[in-house]
Amino acid sequence: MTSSAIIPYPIEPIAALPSDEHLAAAFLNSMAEYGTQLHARRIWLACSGGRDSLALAALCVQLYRQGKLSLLPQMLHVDHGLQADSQHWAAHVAHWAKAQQMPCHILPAQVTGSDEQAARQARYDVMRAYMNQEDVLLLAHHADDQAETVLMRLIQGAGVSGLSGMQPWRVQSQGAHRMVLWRPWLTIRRADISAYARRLKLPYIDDPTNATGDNVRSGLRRDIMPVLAKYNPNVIDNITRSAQLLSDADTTVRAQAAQDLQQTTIGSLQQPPLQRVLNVDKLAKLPLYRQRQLLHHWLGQDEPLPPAKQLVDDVLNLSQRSDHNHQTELFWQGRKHAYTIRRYRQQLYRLSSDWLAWLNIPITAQERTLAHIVLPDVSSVDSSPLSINLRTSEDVIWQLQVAPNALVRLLDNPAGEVGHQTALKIRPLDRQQRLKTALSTRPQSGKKLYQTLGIPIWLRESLIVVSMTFLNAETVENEIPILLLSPFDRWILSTDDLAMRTEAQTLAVFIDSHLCSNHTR
Ligand SMILES: Nc1ncnc2c1ncn2[C@@H]1O[C@H](COP(=O)(O)OP(=O)(O)OP(=O)(O)O)[C@@H](O)[C@H]1O
Repeated sequence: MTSSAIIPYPIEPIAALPSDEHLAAAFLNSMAEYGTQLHARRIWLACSGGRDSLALAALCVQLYRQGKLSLLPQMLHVDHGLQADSQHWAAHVAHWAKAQQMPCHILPAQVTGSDEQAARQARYDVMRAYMNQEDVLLLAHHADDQAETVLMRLIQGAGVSGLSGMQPWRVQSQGAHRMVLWRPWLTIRRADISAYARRLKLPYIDDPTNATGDNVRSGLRRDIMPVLAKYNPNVIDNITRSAQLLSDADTTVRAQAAQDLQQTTIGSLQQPPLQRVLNVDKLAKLPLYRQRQLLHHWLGQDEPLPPAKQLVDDVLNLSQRSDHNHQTELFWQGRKHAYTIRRYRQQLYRLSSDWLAWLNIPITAQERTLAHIVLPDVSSVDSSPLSINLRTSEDVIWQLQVAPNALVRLLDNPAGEVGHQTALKIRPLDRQQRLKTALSTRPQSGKKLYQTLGIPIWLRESLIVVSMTFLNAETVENEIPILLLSPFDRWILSTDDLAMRTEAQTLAVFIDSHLCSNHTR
């Protein structure tokens, strides 16, 4: 087995040596391009100790000493602990940084799994955790890396976004924590970096698996690139240029899809990713290629990786069906969540599995006197709303809120008395129960209401009837339904009791329900 070795140059300060104009220009141009975003942000440099990232660190030291960089980035080296010598490499990097008077932090990482992807993931996690929110991380990726990335994605069948390769400036978030990846050298050839490293006699760590490893990337580097170069010696620069062109195209496509999404989405785009809904009629009006792009983006919202093309095609088919079969379910296991895609009437739903599990939690009937929202002093500014939990899980709470003052405005009674007399009854809608919405002329059974109100099958156990009831009633009808609620909608109900109709409808206005979710976006 081959192992890494340090190129045997002594560790010496490099600040006074001549820098490389080409490499410096690429760095400074990129710095100018992202100048606004870089303003007042702390910059770190990810250094493996390998040739490329050590060369980038060296260039930063030189530009800083020349006064072209106002602050010297701090170096971060992650010790994956995967190789016997890794501590030795970490010490070497720290030693080199010290000789350049460059701050350096060695971060140990726990890698679960043995592949390159697991190491990369652990590396980013540990660096992100060490950095502050919105800090910038400099990476030494270059044009040859970019060409390999694009080729790798091409043979995996990527779309415009994947084929645009690595981005020079990319916000990366994990939960609420965000950092920016900055790659100023994406147009620089590996050979130029090597020449610079040789000129400076940089004692970098040479990892032979970069060239001989048996993963796809090193295979492409070793076997394919030289063959392609025979057909066109500029292959690396050309692939890099294609990636840039595709990156612009990707931005255009995304902007179009975002606009289409805004116009076809039902409900808020801002809500947590529990349920996302599309209007099928509006979708169908778009040209087919925009429908596909839109579905690609709609499905992939809240996820780091896009859905497979097959799924997009299947969802498109589902949207085009003209029968009344509402049973079809499509599944997608995203990176963060699993989803079910369903259609009900002219709407497409993307339902997260957590959401579907939540919808299965039974709702228990309850009764609450309104006393405490009118007592002790209803006019006091800090009377808080009465909150009633309707359905609760670890992630999602559905809550009913009755605004203060509700009753006082309603009934011409002293506040305290009203509160003691009046209660809210909350129950799941019974299929046989007959209710009249404010808009309909006749009462309808619960079963019929599903149809009239267009409630999809999976939401039917989540309909709640809120009634007003009088605890000491003698003459009036003792339970007046005032509101029908689903997690996303509310319908004011109407009563035949003329005396109570206005009061009931006014009380309904003061009652609202909402979902609180700590589901990560
Ligand atoms: N152990 C590490 N600690 C800190 N940063 C790293 C580490 N490994 C890689 N990086 C950063 O990620 C970039 C890309 O990683 P990649 O594995 O392609 O590079 P490498 O071949 O290991 O090293 P180099 O790019 O330094 O020659 C590096 O240029 C470097 O900026």
